[in-house]
Amino acid sequence: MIEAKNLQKRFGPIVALDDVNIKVPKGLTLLLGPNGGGKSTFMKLALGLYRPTKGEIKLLGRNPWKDANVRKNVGASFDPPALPKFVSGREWLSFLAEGKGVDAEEEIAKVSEMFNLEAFLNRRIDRYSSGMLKRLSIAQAFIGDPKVIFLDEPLANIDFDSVAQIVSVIAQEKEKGTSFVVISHIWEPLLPLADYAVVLSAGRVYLAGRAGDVKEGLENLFRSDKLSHQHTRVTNEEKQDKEPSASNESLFNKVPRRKGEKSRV
Ligand SMILES: Nc1ncnc2c1ncn2[C@@H]1O[C@H](COP(=O)(O)OP(=O)(O)OP(=O)(O)O)[C@@H](O)[C@H]1O
Repeated sequence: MIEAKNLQKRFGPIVALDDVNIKVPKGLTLLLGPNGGGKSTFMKLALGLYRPTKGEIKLLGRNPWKDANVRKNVGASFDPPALPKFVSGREWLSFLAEGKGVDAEEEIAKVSEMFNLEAFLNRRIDRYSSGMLKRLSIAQAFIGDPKVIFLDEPLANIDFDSVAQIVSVIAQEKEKGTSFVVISHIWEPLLPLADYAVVLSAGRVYLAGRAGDVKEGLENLFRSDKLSHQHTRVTNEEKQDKEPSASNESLFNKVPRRKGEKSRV
């Protein structure tokens, strides 16, 4: 579904992603890793919002930077939510539906029910609470029944019941055949739905594999008492399904490299 080859993205001297080789299959993929690991950058490259500095990335077999049509099959929610301030939620969703060439009224009714938007849909977005912003931002990703939905931190800033509701909507849509790439520091509620998992750290693929195979590795990696004892990396496709192994280097001590600096992964 997503294929990256020797993918690099630099922002000036910051190497946000470096030599990323990965094949993300259909289904639900968890994209995990420490702050600054490169997750959002990977998502924006896959969406065609950023152009790779080197290498390539394909989404549904196409180059998302060059082929705007591929974006019609995709929905995305950003963190922090990327929303206009001075229009209502309804106006914003209507604008997105029209851009995708789908029936706005029908789509708004659908996502409004999915994410309980009705009570604030006609309110101006700059008057939303952070939870309302999050709900609207997630809802926008589902407009037009996309084949692939990217969600950046869908479970942040929402209450306990809403976590369960959002996980359940993701489960239902996945059941219908929609694929998901979910970036989430709160990933445990999503693990039962995950088919694949990728950990990016300091711009490199640190761990990747089928969720069932890497489950234990993930739990060890992100459990706070184990953080300083885990180190796993997978740098090419052949190694993708490998179980993590332990060493003394911490995933969370890594920071993105600057241009010219040697990799510490
Ligand atoms: N537009 C940008 N301009 C300059 N640097 C950027 C930009 N976007 C990301 N970076 C840098 O690239 C690196 C990777 O950032 P990215 O947002 O992809 O990480 P992340 O894994 O999503 O982090 P987090 O979990 O904190 O959201 C960071 O060092 C960040 O400061």
